[in-house]
Amino acid sequence: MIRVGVLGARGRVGVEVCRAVEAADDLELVAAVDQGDPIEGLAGAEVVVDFTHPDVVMGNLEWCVSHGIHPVVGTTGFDAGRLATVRGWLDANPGVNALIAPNFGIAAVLMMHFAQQAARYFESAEIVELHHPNKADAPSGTARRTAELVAEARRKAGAAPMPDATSTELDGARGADVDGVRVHAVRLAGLIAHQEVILGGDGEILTIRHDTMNRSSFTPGVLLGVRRVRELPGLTVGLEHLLDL
Ligand SMILES: NC(=O)C1=CN([C@@H]2O[C@H](COP(=O)(O)OP(=O)(O)OC[C@H]3O[C@@H](n4cnc5c(N)ncnc54)[C@H](OP(=O)(O)O)[C@@H]3O)[C@@H](O)[C@H]2O)C=CC1
Ligand SMILES: O=C(O)C1=N[C@H](C(=O)O)C[C@H](O)C1
Repeated sequence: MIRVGVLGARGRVGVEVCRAVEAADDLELVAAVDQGDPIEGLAGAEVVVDFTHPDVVMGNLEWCVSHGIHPVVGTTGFDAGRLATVRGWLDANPGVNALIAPNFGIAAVLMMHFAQQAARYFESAEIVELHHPNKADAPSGTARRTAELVAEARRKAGAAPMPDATSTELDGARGADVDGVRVHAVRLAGLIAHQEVILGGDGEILTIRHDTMNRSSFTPGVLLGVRRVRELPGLTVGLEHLLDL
């Protein structure tokens, strides 16, 4: 049995994670911690799953790593600087590993992978992410990561800059520039989490779309991370590394 704690246990995703851990024969839910609960409640856990908020996740991670607990993190808001800080904590605590993934949905990971593969064949690529209006961050962690993967693939292929003759624009009309890739964020009642990667060339458009229909879709990926994190040395970023893509 792996002893598992959940941070953000009463949140939209945390509730689903707690349910999935409790239903698994090889996992034991030893702590369910949310806003206002003492973090020390996690002390008996071997692995802690974090689905909280970008503003608090770094403090949670530091506490887990310094207490010898392996974090599996779904909370977004990680940039290169934050990842470097986490690597520093792990270096100072040998034997503790961490998995951080902007999306634990298997289909979402495939969508990102396919976008990365397709990127070098097209002149243009833009990303539209669409989420529920209670989401804290924009653009989504998934969209940011997809843009980085697309940009990296284009750089490796020596792709020319994307054509864009815009010289007059309202602020925000062309979205956010993430590593040279435009990312547009929609916040709309009725949505959960969705993303389109639109790739354009001469007379052809390829659209790669992913739709999250419920939040239990994240739990198979989370449980995979919980089961594997103890054997993944140091910091792993992205669920794709556990999927043999
Ligand atoms: N990687 C992935 O696959 C996915 C990632 N996410 C990300 O996960 C995060 C959470 O999303 P979601 O579940 O929708 O958000 P919610 O707001 O529904 O849940 C977050 C929960 O964490 C609680 N919380 C806040 N601060 C702390 C703290 N310091 N300690 C413990 N609990 C705390 C919140 O309490 P309160 O409301 O009182 O502040 C809330 O109950 C976001 O960053 C989101 O982008 C979401 C879906 C999938
Ligand atoms: O906040 C959400 O809901 C989601 N957050 C993650 C992100 O920012 O990419 C994953 C998914 O899009 C749902």
